[in-house]
Amino acid sequence: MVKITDDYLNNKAAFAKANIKVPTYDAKKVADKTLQSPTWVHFGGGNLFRAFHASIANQLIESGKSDTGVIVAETYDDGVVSGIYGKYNNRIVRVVTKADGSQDRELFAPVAKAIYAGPANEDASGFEELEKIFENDSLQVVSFSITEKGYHLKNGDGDFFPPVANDIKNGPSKPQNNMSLLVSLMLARFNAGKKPLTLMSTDNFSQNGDRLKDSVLTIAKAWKNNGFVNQDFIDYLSDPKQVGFPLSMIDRITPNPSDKISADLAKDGFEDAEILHTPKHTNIAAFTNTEEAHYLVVEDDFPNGRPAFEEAGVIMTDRDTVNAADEMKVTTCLNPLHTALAIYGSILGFDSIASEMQNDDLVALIKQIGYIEGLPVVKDPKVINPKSFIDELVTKRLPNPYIPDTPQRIATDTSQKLSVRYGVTIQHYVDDDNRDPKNLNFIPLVIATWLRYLMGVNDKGEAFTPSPDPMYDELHAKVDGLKLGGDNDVHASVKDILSNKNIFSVDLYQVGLGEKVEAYFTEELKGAGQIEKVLHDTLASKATPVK
Ligand SMILES: NC(=O)c1ccc[n+]([C@@H]2O[C@H](COP(=O)([O-])OP(=O)(O)OC[C@H]3O[C@@H](n4cnc5c(N)ncnc54)[C@H](O)[C@@H]3O)[C@@H](O)[C@H]2O)c1
Ligand SMILES: O=P(O)(O)OC[C@@H](O)[C@@H](O)[C@H](O)[C@H](O)CO
Repeated sequence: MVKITDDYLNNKAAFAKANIKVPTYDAKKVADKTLQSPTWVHFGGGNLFRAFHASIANQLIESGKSDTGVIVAETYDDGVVSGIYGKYNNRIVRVVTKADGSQDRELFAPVAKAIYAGPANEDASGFEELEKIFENDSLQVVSFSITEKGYHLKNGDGDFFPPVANDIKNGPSKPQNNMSLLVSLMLARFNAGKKPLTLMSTDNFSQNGDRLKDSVLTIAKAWKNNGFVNQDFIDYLSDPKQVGFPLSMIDRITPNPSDKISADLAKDGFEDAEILHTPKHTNIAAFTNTEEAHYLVVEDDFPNGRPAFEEAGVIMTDRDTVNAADEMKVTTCLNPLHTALAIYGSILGFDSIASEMQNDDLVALIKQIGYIEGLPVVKDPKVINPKSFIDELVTKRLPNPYIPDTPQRIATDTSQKLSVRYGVTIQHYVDDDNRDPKNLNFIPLVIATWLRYLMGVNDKGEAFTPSPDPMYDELHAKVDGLKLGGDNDVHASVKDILSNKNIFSVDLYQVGLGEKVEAYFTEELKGAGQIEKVLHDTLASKATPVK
């Protein structure tokens, strides 16, 4: 048996018995150097970070390109820090699940420390520790994978969320919201001598760096209006030579830790295979499971220098290229297909993405969304060919039965993702004189099926548990009164949802799609089994052959 905290340098054989490759570097030395001269802080130490960013840091240390690792900061889920990083000496076992059923297992130890810096009025120690780190000359990059909702400051009515409003009123000393906490840390860096830095979002939405910059500046400007900071600080944050906000595209399907992989590891003698489900809904373990394919494309915008990311396979390029790569992945060629499978899979009772890929109609649906509706309006990023990207996704990645991904994971926070997943493509149809959004069929069908999903009733007519979503209760209340097979006033129930620009980034009625979505939804409400039937019939009548 081997524990993740065992001495891997002197006990390599025990790890080898569990088929786990170990680092050749001394984790303690790397941690000491990192804490002395920090270069990289990462906010949101969830599964993507553990599978992807940590692997980049690990490769750079292994290859001698860097002698420092990463400091993890958590502002949301204290369970992640105490239950995982603290418990397992900040180590990670990454399992790559390959299409032939084999697994590559590797121990990573580049994380020097994980710091919980939640609302500072509860316990300010983490915040103060991060302030010291941010004051350091050596700090080059702060990266983020904090989910889409981590950047949001306002609710659907355009009002600041209460913690943000409190932070704006109370100033930088005791931030509660994670974005205000970040601005407070930037203020510490500014006050320490206006030191340059890059804030790099690696979350799944278009122009993620711009969104991060917008949230940071919104807080900073509100503090200026309330007299807490001066114009110099706003100028510092706004000056690209001082603070970089690069765009990025990140792609690696990283499911929540799976019971199957946990059992495989335990069978091979790995003692720390249990999975933690935190009260805040993070599913995390000493191990993380991920796929083989991966892409990270980053705008090269690092005013204080950066780790040699390109040596670990990261594509470092210009802004337009990243923007095109990101739109290609997030709005057209991957995430819209994923979200369609998430909604359909949840309501049809699937528990794995790979099994959905055995269903001809679901495969046909995502091909229509990807190849027919999305691809024609996507800009070619050149560094990755969009058609080849969808081909690889549909023929290799999604059907891989060893990737333990579930529609329920991907359905998490759907309300926060629809504007990016479908809104951008709809907008391209609006903007192009030669196209008409009314000609879209399958994107509106998925939106209609999401309305059915919001009822919390599956295709058999039975209640099911939808995935966590910050808007679920509010949206569910609007469709809760609708009955399968009943005489429903669909328009009255859904008009506020379909016209909500916060959800879709467009008013679906204004672009001519609201009525179409309502019509599909009305058909789906006719009774049990209608989700499958409407999909099948729509494919039969509206699908375009895919070449
Ligand atoms: N998992 C993937 O396949 C994948 C691939 C590409 C990009 N991403 C991006 O990475 C994000 C995280 O994915 P993951 O697999 O690590 O998820 P995860 O659930 O494993 O971890 C989420 C992390 O974000 C933090 N977080 C959640 N809500 C927050 C909030 N409101 N404010 C601050 N921090 C918050 C959590 O504490 C946790 O550290 C995704 O939302 C997506 O934008 C994920
Ligand atoms: O991570 P989210 O929540 O934005 O979206 C869920 C999945 O579609 C996503 O995590 C994919 O697995 C990922 O985008 C693949 O690179």
